[in-house]
Amino acid sequence: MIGVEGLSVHFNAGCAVRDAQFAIAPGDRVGVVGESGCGKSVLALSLMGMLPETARMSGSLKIDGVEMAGSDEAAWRNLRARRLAMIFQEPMSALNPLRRVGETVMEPMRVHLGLSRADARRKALALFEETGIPEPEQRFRQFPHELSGGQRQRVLIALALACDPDVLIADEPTTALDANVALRIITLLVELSKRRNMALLFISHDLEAVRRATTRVMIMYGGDIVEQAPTQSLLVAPAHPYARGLLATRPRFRPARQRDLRLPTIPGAVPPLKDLPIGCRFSGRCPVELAHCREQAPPRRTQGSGTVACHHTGEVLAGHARPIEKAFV
Ligand SMILES: Nc1ncnc2c1ncn2[C@@H]1O[C@H](COP(=O)(O)OP(=O)(O)OP(=O)(O)O)[C@@H](O)[C@H]1O
Repeated sequence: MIGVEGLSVHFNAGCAVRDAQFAIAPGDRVGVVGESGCGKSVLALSLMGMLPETARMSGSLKIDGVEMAGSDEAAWRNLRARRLAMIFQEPMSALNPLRRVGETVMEPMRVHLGLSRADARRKALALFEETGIPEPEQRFRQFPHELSGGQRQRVLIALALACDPDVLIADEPTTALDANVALRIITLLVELSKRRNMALLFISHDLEAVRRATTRVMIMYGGDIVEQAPTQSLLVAPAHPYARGLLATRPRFRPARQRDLRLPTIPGAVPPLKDLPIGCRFSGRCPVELAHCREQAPPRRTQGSGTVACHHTGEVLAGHARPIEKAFV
């Protein structure tokens, strides 16, 4: 349904997404993970045709076989209305504070599907039910500030589903919510994806959320997709040194006697766009860096049932785990 090949996004300061390649089929649940500034949102916005005017996109982005790279706003608007939808991390700022939430959810149905007011109302109420909003009739008439954070996020999900999209892009949808509410929102997104055979692109820096929400994951660093793999296998045996760093440094519960107050980290920080190396973007922070890593972009190789972009061979990535992990903890 979505096919991306050699997709890059440039700003004046540098390249925010480089040579992305992946495909998304109906019903797929794909995670995008990486540190702040690694290009997750820019990638999502390029799939929605919503990049800022200062961005230059190159490569191929096909939706249902139609090339969308270089398409005009009218073509994108048509696609966005019916096929693609996106939810963001802060539901309060995504909802109009002066409109009753029911009216907000009805609007795209009136504009894009041409439904009568009565039909739009019926459909919006059904979506409130489907997204688990309690007492839908009553909530329908309320303003965003009268709802809890979790209810607001459910309203945003109902809004995203208004025109029955085939792809839902969720950009950090649970960041602003407490852990229990976040868990319920993730469960809802998974149920909706399964029930509607709707693809879900789930963007997060929370590996636990990605584990629950997705079946496949793409790890991004400095604008590159450094590893793609089935979620379960990547969480058990990541290959790319950056993916290993992410997993080795995630906070987890440890027995009291092993507890150390220091949180493990990946030394250094993601450089700003203008300072990213022309070769492997992780060079400078990578514990197994080779002499040519900084200058040459890494080849993308098949690894198990995924791909890894690294100068090392599969043997090193699979067989010498400890020296890599030790560098991070
Ligand atoms: N409009 C813009 N103009 C110039 N640079 C931009 C613009 N938007 C994003 N960038 C840059 O592109 C890179 C990727 O940003 P992006 O927002 O995609 O990161 P992210 O992984 O989504 O981070 P976060 O998790 O913090 O949302 C960053 O270096 C960012 O500064």
